[in-house]
Amino acid sequence: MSEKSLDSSKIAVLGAGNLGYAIAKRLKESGYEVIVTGRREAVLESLKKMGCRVTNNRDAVSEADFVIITVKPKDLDSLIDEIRDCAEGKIIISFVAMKKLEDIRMNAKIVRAMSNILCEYGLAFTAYYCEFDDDEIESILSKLGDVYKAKDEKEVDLMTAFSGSAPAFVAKIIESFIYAGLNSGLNAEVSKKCALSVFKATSEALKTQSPEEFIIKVTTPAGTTIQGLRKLMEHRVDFAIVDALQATARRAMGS
Ligand SMILES: NC(=O)C1=CN([C@@H]2O[C@H](COP(=O)(O)OP(=O)(O)OC[C@H]3O[C@@H](n4cnc5c(N)ncnc54)[C@H](O)[C@@H]3O)[C@@H](O)[C@H]2O)C=CC1
Ligand SMILES: O=C(O)[C@@H]1CCC=N1
Repeated sequence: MSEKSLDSSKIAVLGAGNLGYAIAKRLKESGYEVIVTGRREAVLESLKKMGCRVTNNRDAVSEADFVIITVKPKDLDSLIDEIRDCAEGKIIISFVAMKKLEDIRMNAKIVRAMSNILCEYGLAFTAYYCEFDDDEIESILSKLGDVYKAKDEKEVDLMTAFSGSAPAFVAKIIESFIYAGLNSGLNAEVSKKCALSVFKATSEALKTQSPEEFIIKVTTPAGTTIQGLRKLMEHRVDFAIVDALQATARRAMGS
């Protein structure tokens, strides 16, 4: 699975948990030399088996060309205090939600980024913002999937909802499809397989047409689909989704 990269940059991932594991695994598979730190033994052991080097935060930062931070927001300040004097001049990419550039005060080049857990498969949508130029940042982030250079920091905060949290919302909707299948007498395995197929293929189809055009093609006048669409409208599913993303974005912006 390992694809050879010409890149010789060393990347440190500080705080290998859910997101850090996914990023470290993907970057390792993409050919980078990856150094990881963390507190979850099973995660560290698994990354070690893939060829990542496990060490402490200060060694990782001293050795690396790029430092990725994936600790929880509550753990960021103490991590910054710990690495401050070895981070001088390094490029630090923070994926920590709700923490602004001004919260990451170090004598280093700081990048704000937001991605999602799908980076494990190279299928994430990653937004980043920084106030300096460095082509390699985009090159590293592109290994995680699609990349978007944000116009300002606010866009990165918004992406916490639209990229970071969104896979959980999609999984919640797919879970409801599975319950609906069970409720109608389909078994869970068949319901899940069908739901995954429909979500994947619909995403593909919508690359070249608008959702509206697509819905009209599927919906026969006085047929079956319109009955389901009426129920979705009755339950105001569109409002529920807008509300969910807005509430998430508000929290990401600090309220
Ligand atoms: N989980 C997700 O899908 C996403 C998470 N994020 C952001 O990524 C960050 C991490 O989230 P998760 O991976 O879910 O959290 P997590 O809790 O699974 O991972 C963080 C890891 O950092 C470790 N840690 C804490 N302090 C440390 C320190 N000083 N040195 C080394 N390791 C330390 C913890 O033990 C933990 O294992 C958060 O700031 C979150 O906002 C962003 C987008 C998506
Ligand atoms: O729930 C959270 O706060 C983090 C940020 C985006 C996804 N997980």
